[in-house]
Amino acid sequence: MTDASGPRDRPDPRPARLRVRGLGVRFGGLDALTDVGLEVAEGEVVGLIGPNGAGKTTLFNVVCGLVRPTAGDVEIAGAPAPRRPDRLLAAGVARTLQGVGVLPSLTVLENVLVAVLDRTDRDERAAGALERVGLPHVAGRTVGALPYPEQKRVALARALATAPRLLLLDEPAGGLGPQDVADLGATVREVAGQGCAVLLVEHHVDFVMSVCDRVVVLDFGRVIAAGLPDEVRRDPAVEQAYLGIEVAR
Ligand SMILES: Nc1ncnc2c1ncn2[C@@H]1O[C@H](COP(=O)(O)OP(=O)(O)OP(=O)(O)O)[C@@H](O)[C@H]1O
Repeated sequence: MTDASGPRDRPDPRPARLRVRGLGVRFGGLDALTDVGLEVAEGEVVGLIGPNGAGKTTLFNVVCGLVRPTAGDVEIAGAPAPRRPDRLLAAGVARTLQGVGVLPSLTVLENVLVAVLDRTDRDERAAGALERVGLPHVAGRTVGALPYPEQKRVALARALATAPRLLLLDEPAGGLGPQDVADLGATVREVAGQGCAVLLVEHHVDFVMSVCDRVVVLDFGRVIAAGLPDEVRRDPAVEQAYLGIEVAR
C-alpha cells in the first residue's frame, strides 16, 4: 500500500482528524486513484499537490461522499466518513471549491449565513467569519459585484462560519495576488492553530511550501512522495513529475 501516514511522514503526534487508507477510485477504464493513504492531524496543514489530472479533486470528492471509492476507506475523527455530503457538516467538515463557488446575486453576509442557517448563533458566526477574512465592511454588498479575490474570501468565510474541525481547501490561492496569498496563509495557519485539520489542494507551490506542515504528492493517482515541504521540494521524482513543469510554465 502506498501509505503516506507512517511515523516518518507524519511526525505530528496529535490524533488524526482525517485518515485515508488504501484508497482506489476507478472511472470506467481509468484508475483515478490507486492505493492512496494519507493522514491529517488536528491542527496540521497538509498540502496535496500534483499535476493536472493527478487525482486531487477526486480524493476530496471521496472524502465528501460525492464519489464512492472502489477500494479503501476514509475515517474522520476515527469514524467512517459519512457517505452522504449532507452529513458532512455534522461531521465537522467544510470545503471550498475550485474557483469561487459563491452565490453571486446574494450579499456577502447572506452567502455566509446560508452555511449556518440552522444555528441559533448564526449571526455571531457569520460576523466572526467575515472578520477573520477581513470583509466585515462589505457585508451588505452583492457578491457578484466584488473583485475575484474578495469573492474567494467570501467562500472561505462561509466554510469558517461552520467552525470546521476538518477544512478542505481546493485551490484557495488560485488567481490571487501576493497580498491576498499572504493573508490567506495567515488565516489558514490561524485556523490550524485552533486545532482544525486542513487539507489543501493547490498549484501555487511557494504558497504550499510556506503554509503546510507536510506535503503529499500525487501523480497519476498514486502517492509518489510525502514529507516535510523541503524534503518534498528536493525529491527528484517530484521535480520530474510536477515541479519541473511549474518552473517551465
Ligand atoms: N466523474 C469523472 N468521470 C470520469 N473521469 C473523471 C471524473 N472525475 C475525474 N476524472 C478523471 O480522473 C482523473 C483525476 O481527475 P482530478 O480532477 O481528480 O485531478 P486533479 O488532480 O484534481 O486535477 P486538476 O489539478 O486539473 O484539478 C483525471 O484523469 C480526470 O479526467
